Amino acid sequence: MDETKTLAPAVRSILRAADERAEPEGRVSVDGRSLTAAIEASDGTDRTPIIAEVKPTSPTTDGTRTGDPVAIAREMEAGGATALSVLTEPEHFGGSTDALERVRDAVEVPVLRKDFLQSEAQLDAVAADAVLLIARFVDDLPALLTGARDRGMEALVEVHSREELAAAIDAGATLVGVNNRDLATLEVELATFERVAPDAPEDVTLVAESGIANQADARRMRAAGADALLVGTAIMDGDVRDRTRELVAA
Ligand SMILES: O=P(O)(O)OC[C@@H](O)[C@@H](O)c1c[nH]c2ccccc12
Repeated sequence: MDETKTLAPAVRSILRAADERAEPEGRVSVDGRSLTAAIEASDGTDRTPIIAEVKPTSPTTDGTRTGDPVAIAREMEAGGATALSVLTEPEHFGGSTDALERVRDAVEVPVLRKDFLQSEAQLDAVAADAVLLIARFVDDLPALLTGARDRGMEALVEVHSREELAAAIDAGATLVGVNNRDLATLEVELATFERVAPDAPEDVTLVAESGIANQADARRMRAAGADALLVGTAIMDGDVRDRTRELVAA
């Protein structure tokens, strides 16, 4: 991974911090709730599967949303979220493994761990139902996929291009997120999902990530083939329960 030079400074700082984080001791073993099954459960219904993200702040957000992550998560679940995503990156997103643990205890839906994992050992920081693996930031995707599965966790493999999608499929990913945000420039473009999605094999569960602001965006991503939508800011910015409900109804 020597593309660090081309990345936005904020992203370089995130990766440096991820690299320096203490490695957890021990090994997690999770009796995981399946994110894929939760998404599939909406097939044939009129609900849009929403993975609602508890994201206190980010390098592209103004300010920090305070408030108990558990209270926020409960509102998301009450609004009909299919699953939750919880940031565990502490320095740039205001997340914590403790928040994830408490959220997972408080809700029944699957919980995805959102972080910049780089090594297999980092999978052991907290028990989650699924973990995000960012294709362009990991050296050995197949090893991390196996590592996640061996611990009882699903992996959502995040890609941003058709090349990364092909590599993710080759590595055995069955749950893939297309991030509309380019992590090199931090710019968001919904056309990214539209460009990448047609290459995904039929049996892959596809998630559209980032930049989904309203029902029109949600419908646009669904029309392009998204099985589920991952939404942070648009939900965190308003009445959490109402915003979630609106997107579920899109
Ligand atoms: O707040 P948004 O634009 O709805 O985006 C949510 C999510 O996709 C975004 O937070 C995200 C996508 N990939 C990531 C990787 C790490 C941290 C965060 C992310």
